[in-house]
Amino acid sequence: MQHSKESQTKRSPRFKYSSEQVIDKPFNWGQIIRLFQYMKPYSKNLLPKAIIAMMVSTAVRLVVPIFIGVLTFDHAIKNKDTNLLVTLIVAIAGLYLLSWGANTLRIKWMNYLGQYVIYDIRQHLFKHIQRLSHRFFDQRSAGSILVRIINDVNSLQDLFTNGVINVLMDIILLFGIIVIMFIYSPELTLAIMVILPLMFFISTSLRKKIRRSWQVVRIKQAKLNSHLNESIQGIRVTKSYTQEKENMDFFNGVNNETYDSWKTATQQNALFRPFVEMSNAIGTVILLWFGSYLIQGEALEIGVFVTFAFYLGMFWEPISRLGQVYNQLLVGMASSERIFEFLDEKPNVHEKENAYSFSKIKGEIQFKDVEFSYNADRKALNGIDLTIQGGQTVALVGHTGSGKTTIANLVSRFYDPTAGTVQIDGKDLKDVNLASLREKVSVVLQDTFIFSGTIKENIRFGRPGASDEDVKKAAKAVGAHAFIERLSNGYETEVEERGNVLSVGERQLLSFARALLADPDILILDEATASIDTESEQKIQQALKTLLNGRTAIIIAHRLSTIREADNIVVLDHGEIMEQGSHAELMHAEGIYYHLVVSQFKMLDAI
Ligand SMILES: Nc1ncnc2c1ncn2[C@@H]1O[C@H](COP(=O)(O)OP(=O)(O)OP(=O)(O)O)[C@@H](O)[C@H]1O
Repeated sequence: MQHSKESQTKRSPRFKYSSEQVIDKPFNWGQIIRLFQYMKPYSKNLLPKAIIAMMVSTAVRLVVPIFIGVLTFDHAIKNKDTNLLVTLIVAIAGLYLLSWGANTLRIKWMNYLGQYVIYDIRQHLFKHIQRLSHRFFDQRSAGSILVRIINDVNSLQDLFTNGVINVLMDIILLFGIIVIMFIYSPELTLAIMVILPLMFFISTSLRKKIRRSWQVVRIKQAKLNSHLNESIQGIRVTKSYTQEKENMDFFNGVNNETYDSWKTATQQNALFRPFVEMSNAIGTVILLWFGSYLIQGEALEIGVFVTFAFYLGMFWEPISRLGQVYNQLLVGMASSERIFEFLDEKPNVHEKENAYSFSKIKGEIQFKDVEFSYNADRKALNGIDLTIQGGQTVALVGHTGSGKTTIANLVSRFYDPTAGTVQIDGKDLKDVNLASLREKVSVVLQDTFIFSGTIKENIRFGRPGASDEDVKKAAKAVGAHAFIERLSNGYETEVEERGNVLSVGERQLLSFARALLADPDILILDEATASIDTESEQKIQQALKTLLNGRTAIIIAHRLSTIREADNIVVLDHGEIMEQGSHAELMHAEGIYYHLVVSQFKMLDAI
């Protein structure tokens, strides 16, 4: 292992991950109760079964020392009662068997319960995250979301598989041992217990240290995961800027930090076992010394002494485990806090209870005095009044950052306007059922997302029930069929996540086919033709005519040649509409559009 301290100090300022602090908060019962609600579905079956199995095995563990010590020594052996001795030996063997069976079942049922609960939490979290609005994803990296769904949920596993039932078992065991010991010999019990407060104090502080160390380990692992995720996603950019060494140095640093934190935690953990053994040894010394003194004075039977020796062996185990469960609870609290933070996040785009469902629409879009801000300090749109008739093709034009994509985002209701209303067919989108809206509106983005699967499945994403024939028809209509046929397996060719084996233009053609298959009433093409060469673009223009036919379309294009035929061209600047009209009208007006067109022609001439 390369363990260079230097690499840790020479850290690039480029990589910054939200520093998740070691949480040292007071115990939060509310949160624990909320977490335990996830066990509710199993409270009628698995949980009671596991509790009964635990009770049986605990009861057996508690009575066996009495059978061995008091009954065998003080009754059978002392009275030379062979029959009783044989009966006792058989009974003890039976009890051990019963305890083994009950324990096996307890572990099995608790493991099931733990796995089911983790499954449910992960399912709930993913379902919720899918419902959240764009704004949530704007503010967080994919890596940080992954860490919560994977690491934080995993760290609850121990709590649910071991923690819950073990607490009950250990409390019963401890309480039972103390009561039974007290009944048989209060003075010997008190003598053994004399070191208990000190041991408890040392064990608690040691546990606290250990818990903090494991928290640090988890934080370092989360950081490692985030960095890995970012590194792999950005590997092409890293390579093209030859940043591999810097990236490696940072990775080395995070990896070393993870290793160091793990080393510290395991070293501290290793202190705990000897501590438990030492407590046991001190207890045994007291038992031997004070017990033999009591036996000599005939104040204690030898069988009770043997029983005590057994109990002493069992005594420190639950204490040490209880400390462990307390730690698991604290870890669970820290993780659940992060999980609940996501679960409590409300979608910024709300759906009303009796929201209106679109069935057939004309596709008339209206912006009425719309304002929108992504952040409080800056308006992305300001005073937008715009009417797009059903079936019209409208082009949005303007400098980069002028608000074109934002208009498209509001039509799909990925965000709500800060002021004013956006309507489709006269219905305020805030009153409309989101699924019915998004069935009517398709968006084709420049950065097309291709999912892992076949080409056919990727096109079918637009309409999952579509037949193979329909898929082919859509691909042919947008001119994607030819390149698909050239692929090794045609429509069945597997493409990996993000479709890296396809060119940008090919990915766009796929997304066109996807949109055509979805057959939306409103189609938004965001920079959709920007990455296609001129020859393909002509084909696409042709395909677009079919694609746009009979629908309302909003086209966002930097290449002005692609939008000449639009019914209306809307020119935006700094989030405001500066002018609008047909190509001819705007050229005649010699305003912003005219200058944009002229400058593009000049650029082309220069080439
Ligand atoms: N998710 C976001 N969070 C915060 N600000 C954003 C976000 N998306 C866009 N913006 C800002 O809003 C403004 C309008 O952006 P928009 O994407 O609508 O521009 P655009 O005209 O489509 O630009 P381009 O032609 O470069 O795609 C820009 O100033 C941009 O920085």
